[in-house]
Amino acid sequence: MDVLVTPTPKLQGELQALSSKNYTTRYLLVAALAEGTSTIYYPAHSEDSDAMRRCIRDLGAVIEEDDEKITITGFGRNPKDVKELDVGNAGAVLRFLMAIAALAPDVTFINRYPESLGKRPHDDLIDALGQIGVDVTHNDGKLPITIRGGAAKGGKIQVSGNVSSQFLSALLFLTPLLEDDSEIEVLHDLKSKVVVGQTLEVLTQAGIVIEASDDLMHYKVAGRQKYEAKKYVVQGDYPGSAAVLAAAAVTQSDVTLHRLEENSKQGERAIIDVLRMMEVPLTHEIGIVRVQGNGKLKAVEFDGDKATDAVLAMVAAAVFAEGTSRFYDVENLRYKECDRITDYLNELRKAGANVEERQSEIIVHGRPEGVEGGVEINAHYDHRVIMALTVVGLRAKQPLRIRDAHHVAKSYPIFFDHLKALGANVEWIE
Ligand SMILES: O=C(O)C1=C[C@@H](OP(=O)(O)O)[C@@H](O)[C@H](O)C1
Ligand SMILES: C=C(OP(=O)(O)O)C(=O)O
Repeated sequence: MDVLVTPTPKLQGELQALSSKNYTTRYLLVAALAEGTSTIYYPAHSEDSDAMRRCIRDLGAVIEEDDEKITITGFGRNPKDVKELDVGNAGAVLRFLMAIAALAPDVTFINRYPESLGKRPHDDLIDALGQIGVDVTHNDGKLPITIRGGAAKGGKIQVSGNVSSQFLSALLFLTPLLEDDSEIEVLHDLKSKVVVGQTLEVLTQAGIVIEASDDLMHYKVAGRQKYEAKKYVVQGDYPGSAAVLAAAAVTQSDVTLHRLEENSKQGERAIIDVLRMMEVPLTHEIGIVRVQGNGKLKAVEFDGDKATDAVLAMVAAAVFAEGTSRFYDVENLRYKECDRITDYLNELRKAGANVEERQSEIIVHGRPEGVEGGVEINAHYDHRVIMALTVVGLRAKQPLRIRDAHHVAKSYPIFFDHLKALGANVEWIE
């Protein structure tokens, strides 16, 4: 299904931010790894979080859910002997469960999105699992992937953090359950380092003890630990909200978003600082963000690795800023649902933006006068490309037709409902 985004000068209203995808996937996982019954309040509902629900159920977790909460009775360190798992297009879910599959005899992760997740590399995790005796069969580092665990015992592990932090997070979820103690050393750089803070926070909440160095490059993990069954509350989602806030920033607006904690460990919280640096009028108090956009934005320079999943929304805002913006240290955007540098900038150019790419940088020459629009956008299976191009479409001169915009459901199924509620001219079309 496509979405037609028609220029919209004004946005107004109040919304509850959706629930965090990254916390939901983590809480679902640690609840599954516990032996008792955990409760998660306000879990996210999206394709990625549903993928984690489906897979932990397949692995033996017992799940009950109502409108407010989900209760999960976990399988501890003894997942069911399942032959196949389908993670949809969810990278984090795949990587976390590739590690957990080391507790099972023989699991194959199927390839349902050959053009998206099917192209993403997992070599660094495959290599790390090999170091603790896990046998992995793969298609040149990509899906389909078969994990034969059983023999995994723990020990010294080196893992590269160059491509994704998810490989390290995956090992941090697995190693406490192994027979032997483990020591994990991160090689090279650690990309998206902030997200590892969310992993450690959730592990601590689940009663797991991990000794982490201050730079997050070394870990000592005792084996034979037990995940405790707990009660968790999912906070609001900054990456998805970043797109709504960017939409408010590029229009004449008065938009309020609730449930966005000031002291959240989500790096994408930086959307607030970046919009402030761009001189967008906003306030952020007691979890409530209010943007009163006047359509005027100033260019910005920002280390995008600190807020990986909000960079596309920030770039969309910069398209209309006065001056040249630069988002640096963003190379790992190339290994996401699509190449979020080359593919994304191609779509922005089609819409009329003036953008340049470097291997690890996005440069935006702002056009405060607006962009032309009037074209069809290829979504590249990427929810964040869809949301960012929607922001651009609101301030284009002609409508943008975003092809296959239903992929927004990977993280934010009600994104267009939310924008509509604020007065945006967005319509689903066949
Ligand atoms: O651990 C996680 O839940 C995530 C880590 C990040 O990925 P990378 O570490 O690959 O950048 C982020 O982009 C992704 O959306 C979710
Ligand atoms: C990249 C993302 O997710 P994942 O890596 O889990 O597919 C995302 O949500 O933007």
